[in-house]
Amino acid sequence: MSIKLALNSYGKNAVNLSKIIRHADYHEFRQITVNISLEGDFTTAYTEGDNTKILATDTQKNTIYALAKEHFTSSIEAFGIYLSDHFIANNPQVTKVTIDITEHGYTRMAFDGSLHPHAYIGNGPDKNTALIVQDKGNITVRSGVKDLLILKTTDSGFENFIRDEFTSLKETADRILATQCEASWLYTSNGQDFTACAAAVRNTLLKTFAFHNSLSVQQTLYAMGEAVLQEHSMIKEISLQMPNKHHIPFNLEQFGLFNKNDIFIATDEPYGLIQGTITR
Ligand SMILES: O=c1[nH]c(=O)c2[nH]c(=O)[nH]c2[nH]1
Repeated sequence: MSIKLALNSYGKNAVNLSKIIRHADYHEFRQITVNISLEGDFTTAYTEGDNTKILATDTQKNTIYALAKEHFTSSIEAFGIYLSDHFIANNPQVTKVTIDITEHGYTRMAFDGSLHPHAYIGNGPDKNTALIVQDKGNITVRSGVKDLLILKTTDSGFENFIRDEFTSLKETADRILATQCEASWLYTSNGQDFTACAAAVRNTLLKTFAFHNSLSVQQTLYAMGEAVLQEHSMIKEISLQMPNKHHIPFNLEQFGLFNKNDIFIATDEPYGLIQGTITR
């Protein structure tokens, strides 16, 4: 029996970088986390300890900071593409680069209708993401959003599901629907205004969630993906992950009180996880 190395990759995770762009009358602030991973001709590094083709992960990290000085000026997607081009162009032993960027958004504070020149407030839990994969001359860009915490207090039910000997869940036509949505989408081409596109997709996701009369998380997930494909012709496919953040009616009868569907126990675990990809 011969034993050999199969799939392998290496790189640096959690490269946390922030940047100030100083304009004459205000400062721009950006903060990102970059994960980089390389694949290629690295077998002997694993099997023989031969590091001659290894671009140290420390060097990868340094390269990200150094290139950010001149080249992180617009979208996280554009910076990711620049980084992946750099690693491919300078390392013939590398056949595939994956750059995964999460932006921690900040917005300038506003007082009396005017923006403060250099004070920012964090945007909240949701973050924009970009995943760039460059492989044999092919580059794919996925933009996304994660930790989008959304909730509605009605217009959601869950009925007509299987009842077997282990079913205890009650049917409901009126429940809280809450999720921490993660979405990522693929473009038909890479010449987009990525930042504007991400903002527009986020808005479509929120609007569809809010106005949808939900029979299940599954149905709402599909409706959200379908609306993104209908409203944004530059997107060819979207994947959504929607954990069901359960709010379960609390038993008040034990205290002689009636729960008018208004007191719940919010549970973190276990949670339902609903996932789907919607494509053209
Ligand atoms: O929208 C839902 N989908 C399910 O598949 C499911 N399962 C469950 O227990 N509650 C829910 N809710």
